[in-house]
Amino acid sequence: MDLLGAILSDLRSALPEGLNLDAVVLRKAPTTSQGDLATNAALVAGTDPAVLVRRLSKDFRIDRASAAGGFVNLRLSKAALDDALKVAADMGPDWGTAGDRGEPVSIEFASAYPTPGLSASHLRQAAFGDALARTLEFAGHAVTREYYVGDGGAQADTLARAVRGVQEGRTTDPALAPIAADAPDGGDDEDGWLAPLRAHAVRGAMRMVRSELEAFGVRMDRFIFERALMEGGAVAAAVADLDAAGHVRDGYIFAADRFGDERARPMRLEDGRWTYFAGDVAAHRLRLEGHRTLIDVLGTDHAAYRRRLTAAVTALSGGAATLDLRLVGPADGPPAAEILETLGPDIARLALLAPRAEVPMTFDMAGARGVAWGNPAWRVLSAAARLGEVGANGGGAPRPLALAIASWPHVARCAAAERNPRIVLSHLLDIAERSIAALDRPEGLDDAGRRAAAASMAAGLSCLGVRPPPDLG
Ligand SMILES: NC(=[NH2+])NCCC[C@H](N)C(=O)O
Repeated sequence: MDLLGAILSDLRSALPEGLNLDAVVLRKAPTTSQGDLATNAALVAGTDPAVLVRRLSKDFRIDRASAAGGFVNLRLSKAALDDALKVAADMGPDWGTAGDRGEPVSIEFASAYPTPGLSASHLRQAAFGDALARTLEFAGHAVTREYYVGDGGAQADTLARAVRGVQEGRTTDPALAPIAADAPDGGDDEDGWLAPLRAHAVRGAMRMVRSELEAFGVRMDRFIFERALMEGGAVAAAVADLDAAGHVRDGYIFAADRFGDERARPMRLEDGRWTYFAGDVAAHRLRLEGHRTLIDVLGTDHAAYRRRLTAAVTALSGGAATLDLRLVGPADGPPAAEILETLGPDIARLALLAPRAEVPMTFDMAGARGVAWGNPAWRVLSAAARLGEVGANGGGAPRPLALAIASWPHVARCAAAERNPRIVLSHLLDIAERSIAALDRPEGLDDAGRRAAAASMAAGLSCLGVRPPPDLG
């Protein structure tokens, strides 16, 4: 039951046809003094707000509509709010889910090079990617979580050489010690030892990465290995596909410039080896089997890579598929293992998701553990815990809280459509604040209101991959 979504589609249908209405929004007003909701529909459509006001005034879900400049403010009817709260309380953590009606999505995230353990930055990408995946699932999409293992190039050789150093006692590295311990010997000749040691080191490193992802609550559906694509013929097949479609020059140069990139991109080096980009072309081609919607969550250091990847997906799919690149800024902080050990996965997720995704962050371990209103993890989790306590008090949900609860299905839909899980976190902070205000009144919050708020909280936490406190329902 998406109350705001339903009102919004009525609004859209009241506007003149043939306009681009993508920018039309219906949002919860920051305070309820001017109405509960506000829309820019008349502004976007360039129509007289009075027309919308007249139409909305006839809607049984709306008590009052008024124009404010070009904006229109609305006040919901008590019956509509009560109804939404009842459904929320009944649905619990499923409040706001959509049945499966979205297209399947393939999302790649957290794809660190094989390395013994993730960095804070990759953990941040994991928090963002997995929360986005869950938010899309909540909105009805089937989601495939993908990890691209860059084991085909120089980094994997470097890893193997580092392990060799530990193996021979030339260096020490506690992170590599367990990998070196059972590494194959392979003899003295690098041509003999490099390949088997590399394979061993990649396996060992990926075991560590997997177990950290698991501890974080991330379950990948598929690991795509660059080397396997290159050596197993998938890269050659992808290049042949592009060639057959007429997008390859001189046998190995992809005409990315035809698809909005600044220049053509080589897929093969002088010495005959495939380029890093060629591996990615094959990986995206694989992901296009069964998906027309691809999302890559990459570090902001990949910004320059955007055009050529997008060009490849357009060319491979004949324009039928889209690639959405979401860039996540670096996190300066201790390794993922230390963050997870100190904070646990739930607080770590909330702390990593709090800053805007593209902005670099300094991970503040002490701040994430702090009991402070300014700590989003504490604010959300402590409010969630309080909502789990059954009280015998009798006050109904105050209007701002009722409104936040009723808006959740629409907020969840917007977060999925905008591919921004931080919208969910903002909503949870809002629910937390308004719930605490309601519970702190002398009359407290009655059980129906408490259950509806708890439902909203539990549903939002599930989108972020944060486990609810035990009693939240
Ligand atoms: N399909 C891709 N190229 N994914 C990005 C890989 C990111 C790279 N391995 C890193 O650690 O930064």
